[in-house]
Amino acid sequence: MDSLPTSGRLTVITGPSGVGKGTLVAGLLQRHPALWLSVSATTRTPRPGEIDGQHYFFLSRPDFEAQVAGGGFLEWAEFAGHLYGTPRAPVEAQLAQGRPVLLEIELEGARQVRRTFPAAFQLLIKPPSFEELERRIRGRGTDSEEAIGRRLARARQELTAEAEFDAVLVNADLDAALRELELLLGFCDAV
Ligand SMILES: Nc1ncnc2c1ncn2[C@@H]1O[C@H](COP(=O)(O)OP(=O)(O)OP(=O)(O)O)[C@@H](O)[C@H]1O
Ligand SMILES: Nc1nc2c(ncn2[C@@H]2O[C@H](COP(=O)(O)O)[C@@H](O)[C@H]2O)c(=O)[nH]1
Repeated sequence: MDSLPTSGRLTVITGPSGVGKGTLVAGLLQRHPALWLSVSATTRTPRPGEIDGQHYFFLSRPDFEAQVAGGGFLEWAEFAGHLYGTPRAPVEAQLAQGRPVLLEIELEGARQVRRTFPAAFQLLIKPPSFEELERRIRGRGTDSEEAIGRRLARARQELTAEAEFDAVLVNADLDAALRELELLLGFCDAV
């Protein structure tokens, strides 16, 4: 592994559901284990294989709302009928220790982080086409037809926000996108 160029820096990775954020981030963490990925809280139910505390903290809506009221989230938003939020304390602790932190969140949350952490690096991941995005969401096989419809409708909105971001990456070929992601995050010897 190369040396860490982004110590203590906050990076926000946003993009439509199914574009491949999670896949890219998993590849990045495998190559650069010193990066720290925030585990979000959500009110949606776990997908098969998802583990509480590892993929998400799965909360009831009242418990999530209590955390909102107590200021426990760095940001939070409603997405496709469910609530999602970034627990504040662990992110602040990791940044204070000088560790580079990744948030993988949707657009409204990214906008909130832009206000509270203006120095954060904000990256938008785009699909090569809308048709390919739909193929990926369907191919994942995790969402109902209704959920797919909601996610695609939201994707259309999110893809209009390109100008708000520090960088935009098209996830067409996975290996090429991963290399580009490394370069954007400052892993200079990634190529
Ligand atoms: N470059 C790529 N080419 C083809 N398929 C891809 C590529 N990147 C990711 N995928 C596939 O697309 C699907 C969606 O990917 P993934 O779950 O990582 O998306 P996501 O953006 O994290 O979605 P969500 O925000 O809903 O969690 C997965 O089946 C994944 O294997
Ligand atoms: N604003 C936030 N968005 C989040 C957070 N954690 C995940 N997400 C985003 O939600 C959608 C849907 O995720 P899924 O796992 O149900 O497919 C996706 O865009 C995620 O990036 C969060 O803490 N805050």
